[in-house]
Amino acid sequence: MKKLSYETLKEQNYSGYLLEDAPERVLQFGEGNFLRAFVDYFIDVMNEKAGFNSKVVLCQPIRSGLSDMINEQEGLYTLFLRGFQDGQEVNKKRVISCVSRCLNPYSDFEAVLECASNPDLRFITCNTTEAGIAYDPSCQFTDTPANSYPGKLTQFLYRRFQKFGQEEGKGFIILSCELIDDNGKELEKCVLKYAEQWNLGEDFIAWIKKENTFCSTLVDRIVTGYPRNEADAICEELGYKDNLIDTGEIFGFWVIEGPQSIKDEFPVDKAELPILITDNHKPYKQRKVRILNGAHTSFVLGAYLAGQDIVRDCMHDDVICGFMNKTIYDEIIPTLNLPKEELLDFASAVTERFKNPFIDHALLAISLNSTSKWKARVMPSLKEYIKRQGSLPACITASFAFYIAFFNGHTLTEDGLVASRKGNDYTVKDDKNVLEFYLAHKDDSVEDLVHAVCTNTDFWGEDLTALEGFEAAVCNYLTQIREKGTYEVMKSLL
Ligand SMILES: NC(=O)c1ccc[n+]([C@@H]2O[C@H](COP(=O)([O-])OP(=O)(O)OC[C@H]3O[C@@H](n4cnc5c(N)ncnc54)[C@H](O)[C@@H]3O)[C@@H](O)[C@H]2O)c1
Ligand SMILES: O=P(O)(O)OC[C@@H](O)[C@@H](O)[C@H](O)[C@H](O)CO
Repeated sequence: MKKLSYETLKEQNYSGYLLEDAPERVLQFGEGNFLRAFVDYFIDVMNEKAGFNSKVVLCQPIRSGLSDMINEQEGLYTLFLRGFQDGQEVNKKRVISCVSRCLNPYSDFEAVLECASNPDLRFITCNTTEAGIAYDPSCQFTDTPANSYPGKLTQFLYRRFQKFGQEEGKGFIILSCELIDDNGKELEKCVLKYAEQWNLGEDFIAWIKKENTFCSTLVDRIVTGYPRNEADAICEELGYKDNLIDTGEIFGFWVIEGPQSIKDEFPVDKAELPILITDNHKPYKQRKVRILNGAHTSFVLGAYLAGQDIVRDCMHDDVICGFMNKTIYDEIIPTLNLPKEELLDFASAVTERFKNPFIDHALLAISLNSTSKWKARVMPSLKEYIKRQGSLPACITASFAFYIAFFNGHTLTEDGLVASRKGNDYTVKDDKNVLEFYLAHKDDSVEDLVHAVCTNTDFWGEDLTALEGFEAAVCNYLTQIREKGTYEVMKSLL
């Protein structure tokens, strides 16, 4: 079978939208599934509907990645967005043609730096996971490339400054998509730190601040990536081999914090895209992280221990879905300040999104790094609920016991901490220090384990035993989990 290329599509008389040649106006750090199903999809639609006429040059942020595969397919890949829209099942296929090529800075960093000499380049987009926006002082200006993403970006911006530093309007609009708080501002802070550390000069620092706009953004779309189980059948139907098929839900929402003038250059309205440009992205972020991600993190670990494997099946189980809804409607929403109607609409859409018949969202995938996720996504609801109601939120408190039960593994391997569900092994994945902690406490009594977890200020940034009644309530739930399982605990809370 022929592989996907412009030539293959021509031979097939492909009649969908394609943009073979256009100036590279976007540099993107990150070539993963999420960016390709979200940012690059939006750019592709802007090209088609709003004359954006831009290609995206990708830069692989770490040593291993997809650059060869992407270049072999001339940047083309097939995206499937699937789910329900207005009560109808929808399966939208689109060949994305906005990507020109993918550069690997570890084999040819100069090729990346050369992009800085392209006068058309105007946007930088990125998603380098929660780990990517980090300041690593060991990075040097002379490294080819600096290992950290902000280090690479600083090297790139310096080349731009050298080339166009005297001209106005030649800096970048930088759209950061990482799921950390204030992603754009954090990225800017790291870049400025490198500029200082590397003595790149006051003029460069002034240019960074004046000519570049670092936007913090909130992203929302469930992206499930390459459909391993269906890929052969899909390629058969497409009539070409596509190693980069990407899949996700239809829902998508991008909130960009920045000046309205961005729209003059980034025609999101003209292309009728679900992209909001606003002076404050935080309420949207809070709504999404607390409700959607918070729901995931609070029910997924208990549901996994109850025998479930994917999100959709949980939505068809009255007990688990009931537990999740109770958590959202009774314990999370009352802690948020946005208009109630908006919160309820968002929450009800979340349940529908989780039921998406096309999305097999694995509970184990969501369980990755649950310690920091529980802290960022669930703990703020716990604390705000206590502050507002003067009592403990039962489901959220139980979810902490689910988290402990899930992490109560017995053997550390290269892959993670091995634990058992109903006699079968699964692997807990989290930072090494977290896994080592749980290994050291593997044989603790309920009381000792809960006490050790609650008082681990490295995990939570504070001592959770200071929350009145919390430790005792978690002990009670963990005891019940050990006696009758997470499912019965969820049931008892409905
Ligand atoms: N998949 C989703 O539904 C979804 C939705 C919203 C946000 N996200 C977030 O997007 C991120 C990427 O998800 P994905 O599905 O594209 O995964 P992926 O594995 O397909 O891609 C990961 C990308 O991150 C880069 N990367 C990995 N570790 C890095 C590091 N230490 N420093 C710099 N770059 C690094 C990789 O090079 C690659 O480009 C995740 O952090 C996820 O939380 C995912
Ligand atoms: O992607 P993670 O691992 O940060 O979190 C798991 C899910 O909560 C997450 O992927 C959501 O589905 C996504 O954030 C929806 O936009």
